[in-house]
Amino acid sequence: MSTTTVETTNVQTNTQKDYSQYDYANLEPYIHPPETREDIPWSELVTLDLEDYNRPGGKERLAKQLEHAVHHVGFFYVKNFGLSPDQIDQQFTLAKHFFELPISEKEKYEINYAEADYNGWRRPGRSLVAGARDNIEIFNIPKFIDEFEGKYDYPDLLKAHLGEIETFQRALHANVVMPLLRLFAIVLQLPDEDYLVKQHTYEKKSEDHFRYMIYYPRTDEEWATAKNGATGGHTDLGTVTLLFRQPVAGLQILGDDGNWTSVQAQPGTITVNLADTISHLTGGWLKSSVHRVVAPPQDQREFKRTGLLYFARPHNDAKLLPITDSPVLEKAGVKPRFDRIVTMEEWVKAKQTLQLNPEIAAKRWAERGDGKVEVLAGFHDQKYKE
Ligand SMILES: O=C(O)CCC(=O)C(=O)O
Ligand SMILES: [Fe+2]
Repeated sequence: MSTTTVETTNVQTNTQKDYSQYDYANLEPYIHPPETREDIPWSELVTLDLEDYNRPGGKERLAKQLEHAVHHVGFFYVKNFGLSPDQIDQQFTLAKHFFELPISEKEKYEINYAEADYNGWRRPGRSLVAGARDNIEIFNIPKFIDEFEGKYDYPDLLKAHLGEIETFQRALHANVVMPLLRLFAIVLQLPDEDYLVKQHTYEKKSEDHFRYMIYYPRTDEEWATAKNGATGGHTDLGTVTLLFRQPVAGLQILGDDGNWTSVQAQPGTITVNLADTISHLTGGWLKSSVHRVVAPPQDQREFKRTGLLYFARPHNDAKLLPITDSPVLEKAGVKPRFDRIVTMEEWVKAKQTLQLNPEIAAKRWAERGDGKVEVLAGFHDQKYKE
């Protein structure tokens, strides 16, 4: 691996405001950048209308619509999930203002990496990937449950809005994650529609988190050094990932045919992707989709790319074994993906360690030489090239 480092002057463009005078109630609203005019190959993804969920026969209709997407594609959109455009805009606004806080303020909330934790602030430029410093800054917010009470602190800006953040996060869990888990259960023909729901209750300890994320613009030279993001293919580690409308193109999905296509910003939708854990629980039958974020098209390169995401995960004590009473999985003859019983807690720690330390992962990949790295107990991740 190349050890060249590049200057990352673009990474932090703070205007150092005087936050003692800050009015936390009247924040200047976030404005999304305009969509690209370039003609790029977009992914064709189905959209689930969650309003249909409670109508007679709705769940069955939605499950039917999902069958192909969850087994072959791993990505789809949902709409009508019970959060207003104003509520969503407000979260983008909080993200914008959080990232504009001075570094001296944000670093008080820095992630405790030594514990393989990931809640809190992650500064940009932490890791060297493909010879270039990353351009990603993150703030991760855990579930609002007793287990985490007092463990994490927040800047005054977010403290003033924690109630809204909690409402938003709980709504995502209740209105999106729970219905999707029931739809997966229907697809899997499980006798208990709540089988997966019971492994994902909000009140029990799990590592779900809500994320504010920003990708800073890079110069063409910086993008070239970073191979335009082409080597960033990965699968997410949890159950499902929810991504709010992102007009700055860059997110790409690896199709069954080996081609990458780009995810388009559809108004009023959340993009959902299946992740590793739901794949482990189904012996790989539900597809944890490989995706990456590449350099935006030229007409969007100048914009910061602000993201709002929710990562849903099972309880820490969940055992990641294939579900036994699914006729679908039985017919497919799926096998466990680990060579011993692995819990969610172990899985999070193992995969998170690799994700937080791409240098360690790259070194392990290079040592093996077959493009794979063992994450845990005989389960391997693939390193994706161009
Ligand atoms: O920002 C995006 O479009 C996707 C980010 C992503 O893949 C991730 O954070 O795992
Ligand atoms: Fe991802």
